[in-house]
Amino acid sequence: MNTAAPVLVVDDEPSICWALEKMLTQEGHRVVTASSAEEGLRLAAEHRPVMVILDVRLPKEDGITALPKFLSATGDAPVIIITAFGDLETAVAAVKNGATDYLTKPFKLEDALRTCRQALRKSRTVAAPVQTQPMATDNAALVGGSPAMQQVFRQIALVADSDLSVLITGETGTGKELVAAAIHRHSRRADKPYLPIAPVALNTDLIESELFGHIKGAFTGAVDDRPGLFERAEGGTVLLDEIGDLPIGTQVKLLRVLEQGEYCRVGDIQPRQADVRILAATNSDLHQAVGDGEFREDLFHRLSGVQIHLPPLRERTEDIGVLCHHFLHAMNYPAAETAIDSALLAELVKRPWSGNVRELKNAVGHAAVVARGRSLAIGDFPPPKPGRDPASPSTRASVDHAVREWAGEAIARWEEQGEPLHAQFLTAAEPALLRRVLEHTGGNRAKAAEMLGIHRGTLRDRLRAYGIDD
Ligand SMILES: Nc1ncnc2c1ncn2[C@@H]1O[C@H](COP(=O)(O)OP(=O)(O)OP(=O)(O)O)[C@@H](O)[C@H]1O
Repeated sequence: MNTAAPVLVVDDEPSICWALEKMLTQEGHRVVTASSAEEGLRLAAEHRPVMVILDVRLPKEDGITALPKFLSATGDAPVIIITAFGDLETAVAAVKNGATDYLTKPFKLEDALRTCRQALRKSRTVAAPVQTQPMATDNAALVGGSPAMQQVFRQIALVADSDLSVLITGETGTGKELVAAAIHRHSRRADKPYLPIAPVALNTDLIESELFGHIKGAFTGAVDDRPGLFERAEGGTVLLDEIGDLPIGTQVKLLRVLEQGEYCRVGDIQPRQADVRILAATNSDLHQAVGDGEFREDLFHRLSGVQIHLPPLRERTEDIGVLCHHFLHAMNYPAAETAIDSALLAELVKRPWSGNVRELKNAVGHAAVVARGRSLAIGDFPPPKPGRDPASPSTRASVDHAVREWAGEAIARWEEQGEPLHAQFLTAAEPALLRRVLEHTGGNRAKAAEMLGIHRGTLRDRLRAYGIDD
């Protein structure tokens, strides 16, 4: 009989308790379950579990409020919070109240398993619970219900309170700057300055002076001493936007700030200390830039310890409705909730949105002006911008990112199962290509085979192998 301390699952949905119990039992854990926080706390005191999995929405006391009690009842065992819908504020509240990690329903069991394993491995160094920040103002709020955005919220919550550098990647207009601001807002530096800067907007000579400041006479026009960004942001956070455009010489100096917390004003030899958290954002492929010798590999590794990727809007079209409502609300549009009906939403979802959320926000603003208070119609929106060139650097960057993510997991599986990676990759990627091309040809296989550059028979065999019924 397994007498080890159990894992405690607290959820009022029997199916979730059942699935988690089965999964954890297979991992060799004993599991006890409860359907309310009150019952869970009683079991926690009785069994001293090694880990708690706690639902947010429970019949009486909710999971976030009960979380500190579970921590004290278990002597700070790791707690994983689960919720049906996570917004950024819930994710941050959970982590700030001491949760080790966060899962959003519906979750895949393999993700839950990975999270549980990590939580059990992690040594607990939980800071005392901190008051959560007030709700963000509408303009700064980051919204989205897609699994991809839920993952972004979770990542923000997990890194916010540390001093780690974070590399935020994604195409233009996907919300990178908003993510940086949210990390700052939810960090312990929140009452100190947050200064975003885009080196690309500056003359190359001015960049170092802008970042590190200068002393009088350092160069023509330096008529007096001037503090730079790192000094002005003392104690706070800086966002280096478009980090890929930083000149290589400046990259060395930035690395020094990251590694030793030290820099010199231009023209000065006296090192100064910087107490600043550095966030960086890019919409270009930094890997490629490293390969091309345009970006220092050491700086890339130093910056990308934590990476948050924002997928393009066309890959998370579930967010379009929520975003439209959010933008209409923010401009106090009459009946914002019902101003976009499902037929209009279906039209909007089809658009390429190459300018991502920024383009959507502008389009909604435009439509709201044209519609002047009535429900919106497709004719109120500006015409769609053309889609993207599949060979463009930003498309390549997002494909590259997705493939690297996939490859990381496949390599881990290979270590266990030894299944050849190339065959696995084709099986993972090819069905989407075939489906998309067939969609385009309206199911015409001859045309699809011609476009794909493969024989019709080969196409037929592949479709059969993947169980694709066009
Ligand atoms: N998830 C979101 N929720 C609400 N607003 C969003 C979201 N994502 C982006 N926006 C809005 O879209 C606009 C563009 O966002 P942001 O400037 O953060 O994008 P970016 O990725 O930094 O773009 P760029 O690479 O061009 O600098 C902003 O007005 C921002 O408020």
